[in-house]
Amino acid sequence: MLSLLPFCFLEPLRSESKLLLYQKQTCDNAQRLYFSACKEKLECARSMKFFSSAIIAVYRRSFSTQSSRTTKYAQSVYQNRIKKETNRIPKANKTHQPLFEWTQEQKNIFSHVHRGASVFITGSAGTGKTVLLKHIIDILKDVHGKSKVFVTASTGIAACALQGQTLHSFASIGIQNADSGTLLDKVKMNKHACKRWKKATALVIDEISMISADLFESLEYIARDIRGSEVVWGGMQLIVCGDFFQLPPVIKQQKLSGKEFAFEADCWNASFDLQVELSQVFRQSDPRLIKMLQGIRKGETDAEDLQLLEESCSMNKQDSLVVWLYPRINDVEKVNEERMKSLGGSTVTYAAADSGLEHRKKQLNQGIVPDQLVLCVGARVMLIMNLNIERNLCNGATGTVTGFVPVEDKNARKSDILFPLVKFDRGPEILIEPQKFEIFEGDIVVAWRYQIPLILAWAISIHKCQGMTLDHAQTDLSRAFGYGMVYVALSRVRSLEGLHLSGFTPSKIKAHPKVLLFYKSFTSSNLSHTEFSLLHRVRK
Ligand SMILES: Nc1ncnc2c1ncn2[C@@H]1O[C@H](COP(=O)(O)OP(=O)(O)OP(=O)(O)O)[C@@H](O)[C@H]1O
Repeated sequence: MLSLLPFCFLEPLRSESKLLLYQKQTCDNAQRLYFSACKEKLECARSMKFFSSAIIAVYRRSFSTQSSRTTKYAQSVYQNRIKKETNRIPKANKTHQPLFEWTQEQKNIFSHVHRGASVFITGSAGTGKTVLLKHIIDILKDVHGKSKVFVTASTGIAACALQGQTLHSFASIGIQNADSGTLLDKVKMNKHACKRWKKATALVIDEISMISADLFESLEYIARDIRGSEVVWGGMQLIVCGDFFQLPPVIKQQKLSGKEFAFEADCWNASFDLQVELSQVFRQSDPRLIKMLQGIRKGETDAEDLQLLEESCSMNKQDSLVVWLYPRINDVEKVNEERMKSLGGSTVTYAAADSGLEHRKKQLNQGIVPDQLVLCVGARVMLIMNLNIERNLCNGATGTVTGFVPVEDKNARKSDILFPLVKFDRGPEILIEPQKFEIFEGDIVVAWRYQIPLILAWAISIHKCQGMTLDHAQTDLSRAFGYGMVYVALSRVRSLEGLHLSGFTPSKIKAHPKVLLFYKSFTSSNLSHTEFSLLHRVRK
């Protein structure tokens, strides 16, 4: 019942009429959208006569009985420290215009995409794959028209970051493993899915390292069949991005074919006009760190790299600014809960307001945006969307909750609805308002969630941190399992000073032999980075 009421209150609501007042009050755009998204749910709750009990359920002081402390604190913060206009953040930055100049290598890729080439883009962590992909999506939308470009990723988190959908949901193949024929039959039974497959003229797939060879082959087969074309991928322009040295596909049952990675698919080479490896690392600037990370990526560390790793272990410290990275989500939840309890303050619960197509709303829970966010003063948090890159308010920025501020109406009257005030480690202290997180299908928004764009950040999982840039990260190498995990964790930081390790075990640094082979042949057979020539796509 709790999720039916996506508001937060520090004081319990006394009557239904008071709640209605909050909905009617004039507020800024983000708040108004949040309220209107909530309204539907509130009406539902009211009609189910759960209204008052649910309200009380929302009003939770989970770990403390000091009920008025945060309220008073928030009010004093409000009166003394908030300069409303200057501290209020601008609306989320939705354009993909970067603050830097594209390199020649990046520009070459854009020109090939513009000319209709299907491209596989790879490169180590921090080479700018994600920012490049965002710009490519803009190009594709210009060239093909918005409604014909479908943006997907292997994971919900990566899909949300690109405002796309998971590859599975685009394809409508469900999550069960099955052979190509069975999957094709499944798609054919779904007329919306068939329409989507026919309509798409460009398909983007991010985080390809987590897509299996079998799935890649099945999707290519489905594309040709449904689109009635013998051309590879039924003639769609395909843009695939990822680093096979990062997290691999989850394969529950070893296949007889023995294939694991997408690059082992029979149709892999035929799928692309161009396969390119980005060479310039931007996230880190220290050559020693870049060399060490390259060594870890390929499982080929030398004595100098190992020494640097050991030094990072001796710098191990319990700094409040450090984000702990864990391989398992249970450890993450345990640490965040314990740290929250240790603060002992009153908590404020933000329940997300979801809307859209019922079967698409499920994907909202696969993303990074929490269904419920519990905060208190002193909580370490991380921003999960770009709000203002110029002010360092970008995805992955960490900070501390310093208070809660009541929302004001147009007459400057304070309400009981509170938004958190956060002091960012490398940025300003700002009020964080709810934001809209959308799931697209082509150019149509099929589901959306309003939520405060924060997660707790004393600890996060290595799977969640893939794609992030962090200032300080600590990880226990002895707990890592599987290929790519150590590399993903360590490559998040910008500098050696930000790297804190424990449980250093050289044997955990390993690269998959198949991936090593792929990249060895890849670099030797690939086109030079500066001289691209468009190859003819092999037709089946
Ligand atoms: N041409 C460029 N000049 C300067 N900085 C750049 C350039 N291209 C990308 N960057 C910066 O590099 C950083 C890393 O980029 P990004 O997160 O896209 O890398 P990535 O390859 O996707 O990493 P990961 O594999 O870890 O997800 C970002 O801060 C981005 O702004």
